[in-house]
Amino acid sequence: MQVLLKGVRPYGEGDPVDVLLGEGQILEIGAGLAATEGVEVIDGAGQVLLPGFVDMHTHLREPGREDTETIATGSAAAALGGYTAVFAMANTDPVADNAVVTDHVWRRGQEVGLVDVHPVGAVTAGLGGKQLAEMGAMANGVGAVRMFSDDGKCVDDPLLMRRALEYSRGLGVLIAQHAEEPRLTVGAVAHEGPNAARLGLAGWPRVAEESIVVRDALLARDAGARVHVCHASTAGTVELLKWAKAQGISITAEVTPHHLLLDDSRLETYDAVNKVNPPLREASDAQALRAALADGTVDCVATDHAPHAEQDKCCEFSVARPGMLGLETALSVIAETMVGPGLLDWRGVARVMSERPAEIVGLPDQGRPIAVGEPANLVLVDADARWTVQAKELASIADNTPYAGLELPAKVATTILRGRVTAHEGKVRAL
Ligand SMILES: NC(=O)N[C@@H](CC(=O)O)C(=O)O
Ligand SMILES: [Zn+2]
Ligand SMILES: [Zn+2]
Repeated sequence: MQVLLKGVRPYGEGDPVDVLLGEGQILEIGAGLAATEGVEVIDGAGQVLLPGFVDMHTHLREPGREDTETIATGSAAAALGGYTAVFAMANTDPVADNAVVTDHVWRRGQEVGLVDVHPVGAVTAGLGGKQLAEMGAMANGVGAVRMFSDDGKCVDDPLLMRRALEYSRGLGVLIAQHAEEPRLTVGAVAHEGPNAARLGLAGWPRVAEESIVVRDALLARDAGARVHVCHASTAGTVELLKWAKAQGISITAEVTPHHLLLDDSRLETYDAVNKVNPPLREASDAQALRAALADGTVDCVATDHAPHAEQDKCCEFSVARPGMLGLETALSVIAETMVGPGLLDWRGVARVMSERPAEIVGLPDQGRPIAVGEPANLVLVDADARWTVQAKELASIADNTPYAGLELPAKVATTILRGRVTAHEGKVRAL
């Protein structure tokens, strides 16, 4: 079936145009295109047309914790958030450290059909940090794993990380590191600083992240490999990325919406909805991360969407699980932190939420230009909308959004995967 988008503005630039989609592609772009019979017309008057978003970092809790999120519910959240591809992290139960699990994740995602769910493979067996997982078998499976990460845990053994990087180079895949030196974060639950000290919370110092970022940059240099930094959270990490990139080291990094918007002043209430790894830092870190995302030092936005059950969140701060929802609010938080203040225009949003992540991870059909003949993986954004986040209205099973009750700008109106509408006006369209 063909779809005709009426009156949309690609990248928020120029005069409105009509865009005709069919056979999974962009067929025509022009003014006053007429709808023939059987064509679904979507009124996009005043809306911004962007390439569909790509999330390099999401946690769908299947297999293992389907009480908090499944591939189906997480896919719905992704489609409603404007995503056409997501990378599902390996810290499931069982761990995605073999092709049986990674192939299942890919197949299940395709069955649901709302977003391409690419499996991330574990770097080490069982996330144990002791021996490498069967990266080759996962890369060559149906799931075609192209990114490996022990996310949730750091590959802290430098020899193992070195081997993983060397191996990744041969396979042409990406290693993404959760940068946390575990010896520096024993018992840590909050950013180490005046707020945590006053509240009596054990501190997670910036150096725990930064020491691994610089170590991995040097290991990647020596291995001639690429390394990707998950959820960069400190101003110091930004400085190290600048330094490493200036040396020609193949390092890339992502930042989460929550590290751009929130800071550790939120911990005051002891509400564990604000507990996350790495922890919310200081306002000065958030400012440095915004500037780094604007100038390209930090390459892209990734949600680190991390659903958790109520009983794992509504408890003592020190024992609550870290992580927060992100898929359905990411675009709005980027509009609030980056577009509103003039740090990024909509073309810049396309770069950090779609083009760069697709490039980094090597997805040939995502993050493409909006042009005739290109794949129709697209999102329409109502840039002038304002909405108030309600946890219960989100598609995720879990409710752990830190933005509940917060009014945010910009809303995803329509998401399109290979020419098929997957989400429209707040509702998903199942296959
Ligand atoms: N970000 C988090 O606080 N939690 C993630 C793991 C991770 O991303 O490190 C999770 O799986 O819940
Ligand atoms: Zn992590
Ligand atoms: Zn994560």
